[in-house]
Amino acid sequence: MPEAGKPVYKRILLKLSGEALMGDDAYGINGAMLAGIVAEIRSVAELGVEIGVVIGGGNIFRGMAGASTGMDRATADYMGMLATVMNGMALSDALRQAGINSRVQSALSIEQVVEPYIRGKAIRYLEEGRIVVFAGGTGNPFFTTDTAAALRGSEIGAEIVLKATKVDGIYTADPKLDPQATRYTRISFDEAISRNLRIMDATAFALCRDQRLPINVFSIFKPGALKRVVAGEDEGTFVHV
Ligand SMILES: Nc1ncnc2c1ncn2[C@@H]1O[C@H](COP(=O)(O)OP(=O)(O)OP(=O)(O)O)[C@@H](O)[C@H]1O
Ligand SMILES: O=c1ccn([C@@H]2O[C@H](COP(=O)(O)O)[C@@H](O)[C@H]2O)c(=O)[nH]1
Repeated sequence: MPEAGKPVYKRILLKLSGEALMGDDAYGINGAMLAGIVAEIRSVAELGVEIGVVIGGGNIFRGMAGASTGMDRATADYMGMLATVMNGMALSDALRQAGINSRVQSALSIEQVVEPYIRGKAIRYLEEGRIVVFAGGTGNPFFTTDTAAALRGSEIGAEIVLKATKVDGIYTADPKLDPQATRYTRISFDEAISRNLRIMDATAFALCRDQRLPINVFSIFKPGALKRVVAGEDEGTFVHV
């Protein structure tokens, strides 16, 4: 039984929705939303939890959207990855303004702007108590930042991937399209994959399953939810082997 309010994880990989950064805006980064996310991250960093963050790009550009207008898919995906670099820089700057030490590492090489991803260095930063923001997704087209979260989470030895998104867990169907959908408290990887639940792509689910790395999906809009997940409380949906 976890002690109330105490973290049950020493190192986590937080996947932050790019689209959530828009807040109520139609596009881009909403300052108030970003400040709110920083406050949530701070509440967990203060507990001594080591935090790696993978950030999405859906508030700026998604490869699929570009491809649907006739753009070459790989080109569009690289644009999406660049969008995640901008989000990563904005998050790191907001953390700095709040007095929290962070580093951005990018899977795409843009060395004038951010450090390249170097696993050993990232782990050292985490051990030093810095937050590491992993930008640029996996660095490869045809993937998503959910898969990047599964990948980086596995590489840094995180004990769990926390997907902070716009819905409060995994439902039997997309709750934005089906009002009858009901939320799972817990679900196995095999069931999530076989039911084709589109909250995350199957590649991300499969990698976490194979690495025995659990996932907790929760709402980034719910104050205190991140801290409750880290304290091992029931929040959102827990995905297990
Ligand atoms: N079975 C499901 N349960 C819950 N949400 C689902 C399900 N199927 C689809 N969704 C949708 O998935 C969305 C979250 O995934 P999406 O890829 O859009 O966002 P994200 O990964 O949080 O953000 P971004 O891609 O911008 O980084 C939810 O807003 C929800 O509408
Ligand atoms: O490894 C990756 C990660 C992302 N992309 C592209 O970036 C956008 C934004 O990422 P989201 O996961 O949708 O937030 C995505 O739509 C892809 O186009 C990628 O190619 N490879």
